[in-house]
Amino acid sequence: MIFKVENGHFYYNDIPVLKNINFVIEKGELMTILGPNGVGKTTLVKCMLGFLEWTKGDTLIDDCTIKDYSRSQLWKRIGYVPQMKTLPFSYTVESLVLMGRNPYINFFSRPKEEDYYHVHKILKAFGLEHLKKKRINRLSGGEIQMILIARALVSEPEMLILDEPELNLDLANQVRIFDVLIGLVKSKGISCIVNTHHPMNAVRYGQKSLLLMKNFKYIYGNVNNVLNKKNLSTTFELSKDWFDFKIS
Ligand SMILES: Nc1ncnc2c1ncn2[C@@H]1O[C@H](COP(=O)(O)OP(=O)(O)OP(=O)(O)O)[C@@H](O)[C@H]1O
Repeated sequence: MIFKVENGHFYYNDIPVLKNINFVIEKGELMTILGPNGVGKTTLVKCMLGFLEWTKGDTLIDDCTIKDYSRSQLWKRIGYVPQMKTLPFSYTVESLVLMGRNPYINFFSRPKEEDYYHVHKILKAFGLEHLKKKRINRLSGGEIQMILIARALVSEPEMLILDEPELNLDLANQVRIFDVLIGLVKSKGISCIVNTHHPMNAVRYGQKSLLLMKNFKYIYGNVNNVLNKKNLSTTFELSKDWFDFKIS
């Protein structure tokens, strides 16, 4: 899959948030989106997936506008992992992951044996089968994030889009999540877009990065060209020395 945003502009009523966004992700690439609070990262994710309509510009999948895809066609090809804070907490793990099979389940029918097969296969692959009857509100943050990724993968998509997957996770769980993602990128050629607040994770795991800055500016390209001291210190209004941080 080739996923592109071309000339993306977005206004909330009359207030501009994003202007002239352009990027492309190809098969097997991981791109991170970074930027200060309130700059428009979540808005960008919502626009690129069609949850919000671009005021101007478009999202293209294999050169076709996203508007030509039905929701079920789209969710067969793209898995979306929303922020944890928007979760329906009363669900069991099994029923939450099963929701990821919705693109394959007719509105008037019930899940089939094949749908449960895929749910159990992904839970097993993630070592989470023992949790299947547990309610989401009884799980740790790391477990919930893995379940959300499992839900996005159960439709066997070509691309994953994740909105702040490290939210509330300790360092070890952040590493686990990114190791899972990079494993999928390398072994299955899945492409990933990750909205993150952590330059360290972006530099360590991403090939590309899109750094959103104030006043509708952004820098996009190879991670090493984008996430350098100069660009990060300008974007986050920190001194360059701050990025010399090392642990001996
Ligand atoms: N529904 C809305 N209506 C009007 N303005 C909104 C709405 N949602 C967000 N905004 C504004 O749009 C801007 C971008 O918000 P967005 O949530 O995309 O930022 P963000 O970069 O994801 O922030 P954070 O890092 O804090 O999660 C902010 O100024 C925010 O106040």
